[in-house]
Amino acid sequence: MSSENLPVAKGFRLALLQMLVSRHKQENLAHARELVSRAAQNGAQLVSLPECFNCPYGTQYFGEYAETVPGETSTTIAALAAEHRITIIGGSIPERSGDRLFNTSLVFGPDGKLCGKFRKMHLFDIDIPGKITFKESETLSPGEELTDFTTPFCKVGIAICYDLRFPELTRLYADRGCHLLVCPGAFNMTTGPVHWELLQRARAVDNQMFVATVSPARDETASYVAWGHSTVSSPWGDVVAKAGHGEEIVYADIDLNRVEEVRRQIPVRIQRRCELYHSLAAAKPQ
Ligand SMILES: NC(=O)CC(=O)C(=O)O
Repeated sequence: MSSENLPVAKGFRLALLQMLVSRHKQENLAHARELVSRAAQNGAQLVSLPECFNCPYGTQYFGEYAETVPGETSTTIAALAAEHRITIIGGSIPERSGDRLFNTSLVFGPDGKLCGKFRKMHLFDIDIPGKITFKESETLSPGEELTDFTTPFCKVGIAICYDLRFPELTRLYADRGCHLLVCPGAFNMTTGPVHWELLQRARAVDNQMFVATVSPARDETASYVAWGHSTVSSPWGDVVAKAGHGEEIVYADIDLNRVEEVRRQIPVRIQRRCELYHSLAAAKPQ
């Protein structure tokens, strides 16, 4: 992009919709419509839904709820974006493509057109005996592509939940010029208390960028109980907005000057010694 086409606005209002997700897709879509409208009325210009907002989170549900793109859910979100003239990150949905399923985030711009499609790159396969065993790879395939998109405010990168544990991914987005990472995610009652905020603040401070995470609201009756606590962390690594665990919209007025300010003050991005790291990694241990 040439410099005259670079986004110029230095701030915008972000809204994270920590929505309570039910087993009824139609109910979820109607609820998403309500929350998006409320956020837009309150001045949000970029809005994100949570991971799996049209279906309960669980490998037993993905096949039943999966849709092609375009499909019912993507059409609904596209229409909402156009109606309110905002950008919507459609959390994620189970996507069917041929005989494969993906956990996919779709992004629609203020013209209602698809401007990004990210498929969860790192599948959530973990086993913590007596606590939680989960294997997304039983039903899902991993994505292979980065997805960033340009808004009038800044470039935004997308990751989904478990992807946040892989610092390489966020670094790639930062290197591509993203000043904000949005990560729809549903951590759980075992990993959430310790890892959720820690990971996003780490990604924010490592890359000196804003990081926003968007969880479904906690539902104690669900088979997978989400941690909640959707959060916005600043390039300094502090939390600038955070939800509790119930249904809530989190608003944050993002000041993009903060990215340049922190990067100027602590210039780690230009002090990296990448060539040295590569040669050290390639060297045989003594
Ligand atoms: N649900 C996820 O993808 C990730 C998660 O809960 C965790 O990493 O912990």
